[in-house]
Amino acid sequence: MAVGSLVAQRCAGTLCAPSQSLHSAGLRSSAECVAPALRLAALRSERCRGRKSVVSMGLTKDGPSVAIAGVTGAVGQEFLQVLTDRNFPYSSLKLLASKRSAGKEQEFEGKKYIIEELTEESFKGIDIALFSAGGSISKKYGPGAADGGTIVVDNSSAFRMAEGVPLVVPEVNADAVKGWKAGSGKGGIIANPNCSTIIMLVPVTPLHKAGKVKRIVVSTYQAASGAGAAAMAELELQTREVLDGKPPTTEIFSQQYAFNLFSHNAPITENGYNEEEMKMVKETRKIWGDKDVQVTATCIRVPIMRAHAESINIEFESPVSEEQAKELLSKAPGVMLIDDRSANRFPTPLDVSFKDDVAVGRIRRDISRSDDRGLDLFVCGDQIRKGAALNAVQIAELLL
Ligand SMILES: NC(=O)C1=CN([C@@H]2O[C@H](COP(=O)(O)OP(=O)(O)OC[C@H]3O[C@@H](n4cnc5c(N)ncnc54)[C@H](OP(=O)(O)O)[C@@H]3O)[C@@H](O)[C@H]2O)C=CC1
Ligand SMILES: N[C@@H](CC(=O)OP(=O)(O)O)C(=O)O
Repeated sequence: MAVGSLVAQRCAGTLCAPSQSLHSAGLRSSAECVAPALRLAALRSERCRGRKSVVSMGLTKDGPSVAIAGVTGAVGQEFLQVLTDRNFPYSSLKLLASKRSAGKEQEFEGKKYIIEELTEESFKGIDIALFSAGGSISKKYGPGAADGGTIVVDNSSAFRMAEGVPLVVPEVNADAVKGWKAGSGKGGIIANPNCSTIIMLVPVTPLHKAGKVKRIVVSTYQAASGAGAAAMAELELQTREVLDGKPPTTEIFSQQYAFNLFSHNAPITENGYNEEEMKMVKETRKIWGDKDVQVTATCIRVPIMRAHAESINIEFESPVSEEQAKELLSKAPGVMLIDDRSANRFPTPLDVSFKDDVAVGRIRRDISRSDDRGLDLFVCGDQIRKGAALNAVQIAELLL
């Protein structure tokens, strides 16, 4: 069965397994589908997470006018969920996607919206636009929207390294957007960093402030969600196919994904690193404003639905002890400590799926060094949430 038809069937509800088992795999009951009935999906997913199903209402005449470009995608759907979860204020909401989705209905906070085709005219009168329709769409429509007075918070890599474009993780460098105000008539582009970079820097920055990080060696274990809704559907489909003894469908990735892992699918650059790895190197330098910090990364795609994991080795200029690191991380914003050596209990992707915080554990002195200037960590963060939609909405909150 093709991935596209799996997505379609799940959206029609025909393949939805009991929500608890889907949640155990890191799946919402249907929010990952490109489904128009988002509110229903959101309410189901709230039940999955054991939270109360409260419809919050951010609609207020005092809020900014908001547009979401790429609303039908994995990140776009999470934008809606995060806006609701955080009661983000908005005076109007415009939902944009490709021609394929134009005319479809999307329910949000008790109101029905019609998805519109994204065009150059879409951003007239919009204060904040959350973009997640891919880099080429950001390049095509982002600058025009910014010239027209919209502040674009862009999830793609299109403008991250551009001069004058702040690259922001609110827990790390909120100051980079000081003075930016939604609705002021002054537009611009703010870039959301790469998800692996965000998930690394949320826990590593408090340690950097304590001991100044000189070098990071990071290995990632990246989920299907980083490659979009279709990749998540392919992982689900392949898992069923392999268990049924059928050959796996490989439409999104070129090799078997279920029960396997492989080097990240981003293109390999001239130096042998892939683009995902080089993003972690360059973006860390820009976010920290430290061109000298050394980062080497190995990025791997693993058959996990929606949360990335990272093994991180850090070298400091000044000593940072295990105890100091634990104390700092237990209080750090956006961080949850899971570090129980006696129970051998440390962060897992499922601990952070659908959650805001990045989990950190396995905090230990690097025994390959004779001093206190090296630490090892293991971190997990929800790629769609903190790695993309939540971080972008937190940036938007800085503009209110
Ligand atoms: N910060 C980060 O690390 C992350 C960033 N991203 C960025 O977000 C983008 C989207 O990711 P994700 O949601 O996972 O991808 P999906 O494939 O799940 O969704 C893609 C979205 O883009 C829309 N789209 C595609 N083509 C067009 C077009 N021509 N005009 C308007 N809309 C279009 C789709 O609309 P339709 O349904 O109508 O086709 C859909 O809403 C990525 O390409 C990446 O740039 C993603 C993950 C993490
Ligand atoms: N980092 C995502 C891919 C992605 O969307 O990255 P970026 O936003 O840097 O293009 C992944 O897990 O594969």
